[in-house]
Amino acid sequence: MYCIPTLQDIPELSKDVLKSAVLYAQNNVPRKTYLVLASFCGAAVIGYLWVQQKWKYWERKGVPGPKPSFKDIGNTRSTFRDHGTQLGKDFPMDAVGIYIFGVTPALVIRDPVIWKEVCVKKFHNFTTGGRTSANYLFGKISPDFLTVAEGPKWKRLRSTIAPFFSGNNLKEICLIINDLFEYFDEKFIPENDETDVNAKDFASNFSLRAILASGFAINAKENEELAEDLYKHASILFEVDWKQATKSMMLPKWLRFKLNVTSYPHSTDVFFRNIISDIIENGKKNGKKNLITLMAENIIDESEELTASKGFTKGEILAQALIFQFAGQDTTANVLSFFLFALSHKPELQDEIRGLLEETDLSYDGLKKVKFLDACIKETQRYFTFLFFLREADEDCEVAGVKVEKGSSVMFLPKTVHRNPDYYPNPDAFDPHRFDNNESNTLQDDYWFGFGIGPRACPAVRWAFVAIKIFIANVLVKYDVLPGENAPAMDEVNALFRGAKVTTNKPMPIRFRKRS
Ligand code: HEM
Repeated sequence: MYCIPTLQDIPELSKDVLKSAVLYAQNNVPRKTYLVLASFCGAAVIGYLWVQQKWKYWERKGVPGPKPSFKDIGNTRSTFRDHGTQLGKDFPMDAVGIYIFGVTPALVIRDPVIWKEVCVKKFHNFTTGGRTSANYLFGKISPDFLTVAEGPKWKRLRSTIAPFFSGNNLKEICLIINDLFEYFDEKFIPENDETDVNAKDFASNFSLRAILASGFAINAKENEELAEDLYKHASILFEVDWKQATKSMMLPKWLRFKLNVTSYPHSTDVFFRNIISDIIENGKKNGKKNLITLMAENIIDESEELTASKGFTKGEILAQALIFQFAGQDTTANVLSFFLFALSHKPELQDEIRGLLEETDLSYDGLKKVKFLDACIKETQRYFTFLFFLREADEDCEVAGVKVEKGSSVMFLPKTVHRNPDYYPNPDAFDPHRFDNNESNTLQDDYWFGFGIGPRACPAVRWAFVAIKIFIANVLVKYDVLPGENAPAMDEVNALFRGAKVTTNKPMPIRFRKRS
């Protein structure tokens, strides 16, 4: 129990000091300062009471959950720190009430079957991942992003994008990524096999270039200057100034759009607008397939925005080009870096993959046959789970026996399934063979959530598998991957969320040794 000290509790000397301080303040501090101080204290008390009231939400509903605190920003830090592992141990029920990002109530679903129901059967109740202020960091273009769009607009964008990742298109894109590997190898894989490379930085460098090469068909081997410019501007997109972003998130959405407050500089906006216009104009002529030219084949006029069932306006093409980088760069880099790190600890796994690669070439069709690589990607995403899922209720409904009110969130932390012996025997062992005969099942798997599930699942899953397979296959043919100096063991590494990106609690140094 807390108690407020009385004057009697204060020793004589301190009383004298206190009296002198009050006297000094009375004589020297202007009246205005008192008023400001009093208002500040008043606002703090009102804020404190408001937060305490908000934190009664789950208690009022009778839903169990951990106690929130200011230090924990509700229950945010403790939940994300271990991806809900401790939460699951403390509250082993189907649904648990927590507060994320401060005071937002979120119902954490622990049963994968119930989560699947939310994403698929109850999709009409949960059509978005949430309508938070952070969705609009990119300014007035943000509502055009596939990740943010809603209703018929989202359906139109999504159904137009889906065929881009067909086998035929991926075959061409595969050639671009194979070319990119050659360039990347020359520039970024150190000659010296005793040089440590940070797996995440290394993978981020490749994944952004691979998305840009596929998206814009700009081949670094042919046009290095333009490719590097593109890389520079795309990297700027990720250098979100969070102080600036937090300030802009405080402005109402309409004002942000009116002033077009974005998290990246105007020059980057202009660069992308110009390059996309150029590709739309010239892409048709040079016939090279890339995501922009594919979108440009489906161009519609702004007047058709509300009526068309397929196609993009010019503005929407720019939006998708940016969101592909944002949604795809860090995610792909995470899987790639964890995969490389796992390989560095498992030379026998490298040999097994090499053995399979000897029987094929590194083309799209060739790699398609190496299903074990798909299994390795799935196992990497299971073992090093780094994602969580959110859905916002569009109307009042019921989930896991709890009434979920319109506007509130439901959440799923897949690590609680991925590392759970009820679903995966011996879950702490890294064993890609657990996916034998189930290598390519990625969006329907009952207990694997690497790319989400249901209509909002990742549209680029096939691209991601192809890009990762090409990269790993090329690396393993040429190099042995080794752990760097003081590399942590695999089970010492955990994914952590930092702003819009994922990092790890410990760096993952690796090395490359050229094979003879
Ligand atoms: C290994 C790499 C990737 C992983 C692990 C990944 C994972 C995911 C996940 C988990 C979701 C959300 C699913 C949900 O909420 O249920 C998602 C959505 C999305 N991803 Fe990916 N992704 C990857 C690569 C990419 C790439 C390369 C692109 C673009 C070229 C991309 C574009 C998107 C988009 C646009 C959405 C939003 C879809 C919508 O709201 O309709 N992703 N991704």
